[in-house]
Amino acid sequence: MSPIMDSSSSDTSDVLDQSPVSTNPSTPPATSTIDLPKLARESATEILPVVKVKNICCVGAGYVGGPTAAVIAFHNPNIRVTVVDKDVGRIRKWNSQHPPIHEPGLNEVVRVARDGTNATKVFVEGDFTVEMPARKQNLFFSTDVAKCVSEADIVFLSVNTPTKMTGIGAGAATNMVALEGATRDIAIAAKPGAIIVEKSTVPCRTAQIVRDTLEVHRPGVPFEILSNPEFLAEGTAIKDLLNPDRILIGSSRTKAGLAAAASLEEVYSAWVDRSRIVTVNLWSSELSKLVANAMLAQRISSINTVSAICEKTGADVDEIAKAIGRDARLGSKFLKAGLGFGGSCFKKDILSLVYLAQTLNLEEVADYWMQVITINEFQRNRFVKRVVANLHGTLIGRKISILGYAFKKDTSDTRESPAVEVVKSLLADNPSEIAIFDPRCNPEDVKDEIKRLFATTGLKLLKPDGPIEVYKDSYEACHDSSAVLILTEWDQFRYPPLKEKDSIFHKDAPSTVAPTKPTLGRTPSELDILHMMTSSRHTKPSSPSPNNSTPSSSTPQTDGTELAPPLSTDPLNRYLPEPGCADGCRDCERGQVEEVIANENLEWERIAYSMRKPKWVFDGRGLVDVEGMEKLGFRVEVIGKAAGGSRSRLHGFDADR
Ligand SMILES: NC(=O)c1ccc[n+]([C@@H]2O[C@H](COP(=O)([O-])OP(=O)(O)OC[C@H]3O[C@@H](n4cnc5c(N)ncnc54)[C@H](O)[C@@H]3O)[C@@H](O)[C@H]2O)c1
Ligand SMILES: O=c1ccn([C@@H]2O[C@H](COP(=O)(O)OP(=O)(O)O[C@H]3O[C@H](CO)[C@@H](O)[C@H](O)[C@H]3O)[C@@H](O)[C@H]2O)c(=O)[nH]1
Repeated sequence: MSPIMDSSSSDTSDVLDQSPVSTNPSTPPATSTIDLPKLARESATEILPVVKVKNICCVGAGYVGGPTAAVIAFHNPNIRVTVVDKDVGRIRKWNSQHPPIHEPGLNEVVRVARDGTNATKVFVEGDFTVEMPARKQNLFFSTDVAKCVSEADIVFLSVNTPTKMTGIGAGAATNMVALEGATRDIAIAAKPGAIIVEKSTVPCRTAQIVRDTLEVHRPGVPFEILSNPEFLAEGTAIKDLLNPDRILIGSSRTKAGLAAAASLEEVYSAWVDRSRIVTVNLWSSELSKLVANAMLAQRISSINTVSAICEKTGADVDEIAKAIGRDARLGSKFLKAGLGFGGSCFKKDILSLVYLAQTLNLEEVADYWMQVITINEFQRNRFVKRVVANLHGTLIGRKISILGYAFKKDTSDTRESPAVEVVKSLLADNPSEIAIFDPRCNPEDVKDEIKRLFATTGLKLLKPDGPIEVYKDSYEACHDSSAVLILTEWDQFRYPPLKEKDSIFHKDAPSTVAPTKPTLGRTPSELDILHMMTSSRHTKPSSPSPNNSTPSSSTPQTDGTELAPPLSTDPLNRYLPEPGCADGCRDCERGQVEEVIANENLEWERIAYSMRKPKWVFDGRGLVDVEGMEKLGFRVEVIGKAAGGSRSRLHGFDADR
């Protein structure tokens, strides 16, 4: 029986007050000062038993659907989780050795849940032998949308909701085509009583559209709709999903709505403490997501306005961020000045908020939020102007190198990347070459994207016809260059370099659920095991791994040196074999040596050696120490620091004025 399919499931009388949630879009839902989370749990469990969810289907196998489903499956071994997508290529990748997106920790989580594991015994140094049971696979990827939806107790809607580009509301409103299409497919296939969860970011009151669509296709069939927006950030998706600040669940305030919310809460409570699960009404939940993104982006624009002041006064934006971030009311996060925010979310979600305000005739509110985007564009333009001004106003005959093409570190996502806009602006000044390197973006994918982005212009921009070349080697990209531009905050580009990063499955931050057993007890949690697997310092495998695919010996390099062998990916011999890849898989072609190179810190000394004088570095992400770099022979300009590097401090010279 599905979670709300008992005798009272069709009872929609309001358990909190006598005013049911309005179905009229122009009437706001009733507000309440009642402790909704508490009541939701109590009422739901009193009136409708929360039936154990056995089958979840996630529609949309993208940056959100894939990782979210993987973590739900990882922590709920008894729930069958299937991610469906109509994009055959994407599903094929999820079923291969290379998930279609790069996220630290994703492969480990996917391998455990998608492939299942061996039972293993391991000796933990200084402790004892831990026995780890085998587990069956419970994460699946499929293109059979109708079949997988029809079997699910809970269906997540995790499809794309970009900005509408034509027609009424173009450039601001949300394009609902994918969401509507997926909702229609779900409406036709879902079993009666299924819970439909909006995971996608949607305009406020979208649940009403979902409800109407269900009613059109399946009149009279009971379905409950929840809003459960996702707050993960790319590059830290797995860390964020494993340790969420909060899980937000919006539901209608009926018995059935509250029971559905409680069913979803059960799924999350496998690893998230219930105190972190916030339940609100549907419209608050939908709107909270837009507001959270708008306010995060607003902080970035705020600090970026300060960076412009710093460059002209000699104040240092990082010092200011440090100083103000100590104020507990302000907090230290999202105060890193840079090239401005990119990515598929911030701009489109602010635009969605702006559009909402406009449609509500709140022009001042719309203008206020629009300014966050205006400042973002101002910041990017300022940076390019600074580059061109320092190169005496012309790029003709010069090679300009770009380090970082992804919109932020630790992801290969290039959607709305600041780098794309910078490249467009640089092109206008006719450099002889724009050389692009990103440690995680496959050069062929970047080239494909550039072709697509400029397709309408008819211009051939890629070498040999045009000035753009994409490199898989950072040193080649910077060779003979007049200026290196750091556009993505990859740690690999820092100077001085960072020390080693911690495992994201670190045992000190294993889960938000209070541990009921010792962290390394005889029945360790899945997270304990992943921590052990990813930190070989703590573990010693009981026997050599038959399935370990990483090379065990060092790799000879063309310059005669040897790369150290990569750390074993399966020190506990737990993984089962991965599925094979299709012929011509680009990621296989990239190979393991390139994987090692992608993780290596840049040797700035080597770059200095091969650049053209005066060896300009324009740091758009505040990653390098100016004086240290100057000692290597570079001339450095950093966002938010006085123009002219340490020269300005010595001579009062300001190149930007
Ligand atoms: N990317 C993020 O970091 C992030 C974080 C939080 C929330 N969100 C929100 O989550 C949603 C999804 O974002 P994303 O980045 O994962 O998008 P995405 O484009 O990476 O993935 C969406 C997937 O949905 C598939 N799809 C579309 N219509 C379909 C249908 N009818 N049936 C089956 N599959 C269909 C597409 O083929 C695509 O693979 C958006 O609303 C976004 O705003 C994104
Ligand atoms: O102090 C900062 C922090 C971020 N950025 C930039 O801002 C952009 C967005 O970064 P981030 O928010 O970390 O990544 P997203 O994946 O876009 O995540 C945002 O958008 C998601 C999609 O809605 C939300 O789920 C997340 O909570 C929200 O952080 C990137 O270009 C960053 O380089 C800065 O310039 N300075």
